[in-house]
Amino acid sequence: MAPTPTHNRSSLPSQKTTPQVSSQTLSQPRLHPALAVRITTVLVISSPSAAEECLTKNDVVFANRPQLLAGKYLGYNYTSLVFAPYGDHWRNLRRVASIEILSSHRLREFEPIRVDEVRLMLRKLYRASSEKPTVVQVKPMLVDLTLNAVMRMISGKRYCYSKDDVLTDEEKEKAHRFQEIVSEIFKVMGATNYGDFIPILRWLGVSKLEKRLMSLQAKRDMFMVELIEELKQNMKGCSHDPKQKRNLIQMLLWMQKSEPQCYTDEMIRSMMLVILAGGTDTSISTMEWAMSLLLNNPRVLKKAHAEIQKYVGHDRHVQESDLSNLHYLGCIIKETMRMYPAGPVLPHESMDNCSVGGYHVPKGTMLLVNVWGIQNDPNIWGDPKTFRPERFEGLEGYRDGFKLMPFGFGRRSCPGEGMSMRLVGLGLGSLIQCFDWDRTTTSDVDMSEGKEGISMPKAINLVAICRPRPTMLNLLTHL
Ligand code: HEM
Repeated sequence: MAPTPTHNRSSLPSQKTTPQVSSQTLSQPRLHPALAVRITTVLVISSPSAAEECLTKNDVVFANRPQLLAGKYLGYNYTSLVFAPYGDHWRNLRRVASIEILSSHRLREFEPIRVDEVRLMLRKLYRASSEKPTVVQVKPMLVDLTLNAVMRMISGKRYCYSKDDVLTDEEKEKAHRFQEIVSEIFKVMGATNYGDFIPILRWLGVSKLEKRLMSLQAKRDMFMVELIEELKQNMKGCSHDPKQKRNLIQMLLWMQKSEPQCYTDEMIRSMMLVILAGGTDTSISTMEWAMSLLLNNPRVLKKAHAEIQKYVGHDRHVQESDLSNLHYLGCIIKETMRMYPAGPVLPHESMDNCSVGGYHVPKGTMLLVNVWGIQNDPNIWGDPKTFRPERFEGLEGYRDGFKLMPFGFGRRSCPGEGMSMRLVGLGLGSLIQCFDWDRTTTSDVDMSEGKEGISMPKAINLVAICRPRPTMLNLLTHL
């Protein structure tokens, strides 16, 4: 998912203000143009119709991204898909990502990896809670699930282990390095850099954040170069059997042989970065918010479990193919993403003069689509602060007239929607099917939002009591 300039949505204009498109353009900037250029051209979009216009208008050309400092260091050296400006290079990356990596065909090929990682998570949980109900830290478990599933898909390797795993020193060192890099990526991608808005600050020298980004970039590049090199070595002497299942790097390396100009090492690193940066934190935080909401709403949790009992039962585990029958579970995920979207503010930039919601938008204006605002607007949603998955029952259209846009829309919309819906659905469905969940205290789980990170994380990580469901013991003991 894309970086957002800030999570502090409360600093954005309120939904109740009219007009719904709120321009922060100063009519007569008296500042030096270099200072004025950014702060005078930010447009916050807070209505579904203006969001639709902003995200879909082709003739006036949207879809560039503000040149955030994080983008410069995290993506521009490869011009990774997330950060690439709209153009031929971006189109090529997006095509490769959509067809070679995130198409339904590829997602089906990688299903066994997701299933395996979900089972490993269930086994770990079962071992911890089989004797007596246990208090578990939910987020680290979801981090391991998601990072391992994604890294196995990318490289065939796992990098998050439990304390029972026996590892070589080299494996330990690599796992440590990987986890450090990933957690730093999540933190800096969400950090606000004032130089993005007030350009003169950029000339005052390298900031603390910039130094942090440079060091991260060096570590990350070294890690990815080593990994690609290792896989290249493993492939030496192997014949290419297209039927054989391969990980993403191997697939791209095979393509490199026939089209070296297109599938360069740099583009392979860019793809890895896209999936790691866009596809992990977003799914993790969505699952953590969903579990927190379920613990605060036992009625919903009970109803979700009853649905799983009806369509899956307790003689087998939930599978991805069950998700199309588990409508209520789907509604829970939608309602979670409505209340806590992983991309609360979508930053875009006009590539030409155009108009949105009746406003003249000059070329180079930063357009912030306030997805959180729209999805929690009491004028658009009845009782928006209440977690009520039923509001989506029988509603086919996902976006429902641009009222719900957790994956964005249009040319820059999220290409990983299919993958995340599978992982989040399978992960949540399995946790609900196999375990009973409770809060650790009588008060509600704290639902405040944290400040650091790209995907609107929880301020306080979820801790919950878990015990295996007696009906599932037969399956759990055989994991
Ligand atoms: C719950 C999970 C996820 C959510 C809520 C989410 C949300 C988003 C949002 C809101 C955007 C920006 C759209 C815009 O600016 O208009 C985005 C972009 C993107 N996402 Fe996701 N995402 C998720 C998972 C994933 C996954 C699993 C992947 C890849 C494996 C992924 C890859 C990307 C990429 C590459 C972009 C940039 C697309 C472009 O600029 O053309 N995302 N995502």
